Amino acid sequence: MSTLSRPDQPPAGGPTPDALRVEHVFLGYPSPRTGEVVLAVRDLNVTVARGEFVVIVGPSGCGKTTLLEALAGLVPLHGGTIRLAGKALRGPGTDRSLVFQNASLLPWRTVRQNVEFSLQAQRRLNRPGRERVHELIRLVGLEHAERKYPHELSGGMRQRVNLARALVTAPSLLLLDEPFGALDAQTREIMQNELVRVWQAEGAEQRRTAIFVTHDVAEAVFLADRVLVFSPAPGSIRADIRIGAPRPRRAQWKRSAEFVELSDQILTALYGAAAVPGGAGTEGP
Ligand SMILES: Nc1ncnc2c1ncn2[C@@H]1O[C@H](COP(=O)(O)OP(=O)(O)OP(=O)(O)O)[C@@H](O)[C@H]1O
Repeated sequence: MSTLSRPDQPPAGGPTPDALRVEHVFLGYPSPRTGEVVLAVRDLNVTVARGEFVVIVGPSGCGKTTLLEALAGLVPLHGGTIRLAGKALRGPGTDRSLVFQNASLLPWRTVRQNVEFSLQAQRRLNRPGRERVHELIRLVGLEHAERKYPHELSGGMRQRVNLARALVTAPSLLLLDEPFGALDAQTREIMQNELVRVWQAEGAEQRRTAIFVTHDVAEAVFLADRVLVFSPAPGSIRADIRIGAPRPRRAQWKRSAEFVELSDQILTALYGAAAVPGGAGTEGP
């Protein structure tokens, strides 16, 4: 398995603080009518270990995107603290990258130039930077397309570029907001495998912490080390479900009893046991 160079990282080994600690966090937006803050997320508490792949699922409007934006430092906290590697978060930073559902590539730049962009903006497009760009383009399988422009790419290819672009600055926290939501089912499945392959390519010691939002329960089980199930708005954590299956996970695993059982646990936490075939028929919380 290839290992990407991480010149900006401290040497691996020894105890490290949790990658992410969210303590009593409240998020919300002022109502246009009254000006009072309407909560999107209420009293959220979660600790994420370095290198963990956490997937968030929850009903529409429960604050998943708002939380990712808060983690990216793009929206203010209305209470609580977010700590990254022990330090309180105070705004956007190069230690985090956000990938959205709709790839927003710069249309006048080629694949390579799009991936280079963040390094250029940070004046880090030196020789190791260029090597990293090349390595990432190869890793996401776009070596043959690096001179193409975004309009020449398929949806899946665009999201590969977005992934490479998000990883190029070597962020310690990768935030993904339904990145495959706009893709057809087959491409989506391919991209799920690709994401895990790319995420794992950096080796356990240097692996990025990933927070991935989806509406797709099967996608959540397939990708996650842990699935956080949010309550309806204002969102808080209703269930924290560990997915211990070893990686790499094969497509056949999706048809196993273990996979079905984990999916049922998530569905039950989301909608109550009545939503699950063979469930107890009782209403959820
Ligand atoms: N910029 C904004 N201004 C005001 N209210 C907002 C803004 N963005 C989101 N909200 C509100 O905050 C709440 C949470 O929205 P958010 O987009 O975080 O939910 P979500 O869980 O990501 O939803 P979905 O699954 O539908 O994408 C919703 O009630 C939404 O209307």
